[in-house]
Order: sequence, then structure tokens, then C-alpha cells
Amino acid sequence: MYEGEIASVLVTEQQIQDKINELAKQIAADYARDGVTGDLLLVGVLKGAVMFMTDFARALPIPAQLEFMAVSSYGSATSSSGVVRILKDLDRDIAGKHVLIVEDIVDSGLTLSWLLKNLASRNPASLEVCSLLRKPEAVKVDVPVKYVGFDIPNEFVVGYGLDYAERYRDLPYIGTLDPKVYSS
Ligand SMILES: O=P(O)(O)OC[C@H]1O[C@H](OP(=O)(O)OP(=O)(O)O)[C@H](O)[C@@H]1O
Ligand code: HPA
Ligand SMILES: [Mg+2]
Repeated sequence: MYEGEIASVLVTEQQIQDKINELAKQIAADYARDGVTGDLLLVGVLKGAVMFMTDFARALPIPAQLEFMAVSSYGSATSSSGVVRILKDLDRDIAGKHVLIVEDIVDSGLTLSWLLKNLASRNPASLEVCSLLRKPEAVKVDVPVKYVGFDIPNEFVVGYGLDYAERYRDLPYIGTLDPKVYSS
């Protein structure tokens, strides 16, 4: 699939699945230790987090409810416009709920910084973030991300939910693109 378009594999399918199991166990233990009762509310950030959200929710050994928000700041570019648009809001009130934002990537941090302010204003009981990927060298705004799967180099990546111009989300691993893809 995508013959000749992927330059390198940064995180394999197996590495992703192992990390998800590790994060799920750790997060369940943390919430149990903090005495959280009642279902956790996972807020998946569409579209990028869709694969991570569904695998993570199934790996999590405590009950969780699933909600989605769709925001976009990249469009078909490889750097954030900095303007975050809500394409789909949550369907319900999160006041008093223990909310865990499930993201695919923290790159500049602009999306998450905006989202954390937006959701905090709705008065959840707690608000934390779990992101599969983070690019430490790309961060423009400091955002508190309690759970991170992999720190990766400052390169544009695709796969496992992440797109370039809406393509490659369906790959089961994280990779970089051959430069010819950008010029075609
Ligand atoms: O830290 P940042 O620089 O803000 O980048 C991270 C955000 O950018 C991507 O979303 P995008 O806007 O591409 O929408 P998508 O998930 O629908 O692809 C990604 O899924 C994150 O939500
Ligand atoms: O590296 C990336 N790849 C795809 N989408 C993204 N959104 C933020 N950073 C990235
Ligand atoms: Mg995108």
C-alpha cells in the first residue's frame, strides 16, 4: 500500500500496540489510586486520534465512555495555521466528569493548548491529556501532557490516524513521507 510513498517507519504497528497496553494499565492504576469512581470520559480529537482512541479504549481495563470533538488547524498544510476551528463539538455536558483528552500528536501544542482552555471552562472534575506522539523540538506553547506514548523527531509524520492532505490515515504504523509526495 502507498508503494514508494513512505520514506521510513518511525514507530511500528507492534510498538504502537505495546505502548497502548502499557499506557492503559498505567492510566487505570493512576485513576484507581486517586480514588476516581464512575466512568472515565474519553474525549477523542478527530480525525487524527480515531485509531488511537479505539485501540486505547479497548485496552483500558476500567470503564470509560467515548466522546468525540472534531477540530482542525492544519488543513492540507504541514504546519499548523494556529487557528483552531471546531468542526464538531461534544454532544454533552462534561461538568463534574473525569475527562481524559485522547490525542494523536502534540506538535506545536497550539491545538491542545486551545482545547485545554476550552474544556476547562466547562468545569470537569479533572482534565488530563494522553497523546500517542509528541515532538519536543516543535512545541511552541507549553502544554501539560500527563501521558505520552513516544517522543519523536521534528519531522512531518503520517499513519495510524495522521494524514497528509487526508491520505495515509489508514496505515497501521507511523512513518515519514518520501519528498516526492510533497512536490507532486
Ligand atoms: O500541536 P499542533 O501543532 O496543534 O498539532 C496537533 C494537531 O494537529 C492535527 O490535527 P489536524 O488539524 O491536522 O486535524 P485532523 O486530526 O483532522 O487531521 C493532530 O491530529 C492534532 O490534533
Ligand atoms: O506530523 C504531523 N503529521 C500529520 N498531522 C500532524 N498534525 C500535527 N503534526 C502532524
Ligand atoms: Mg491533519
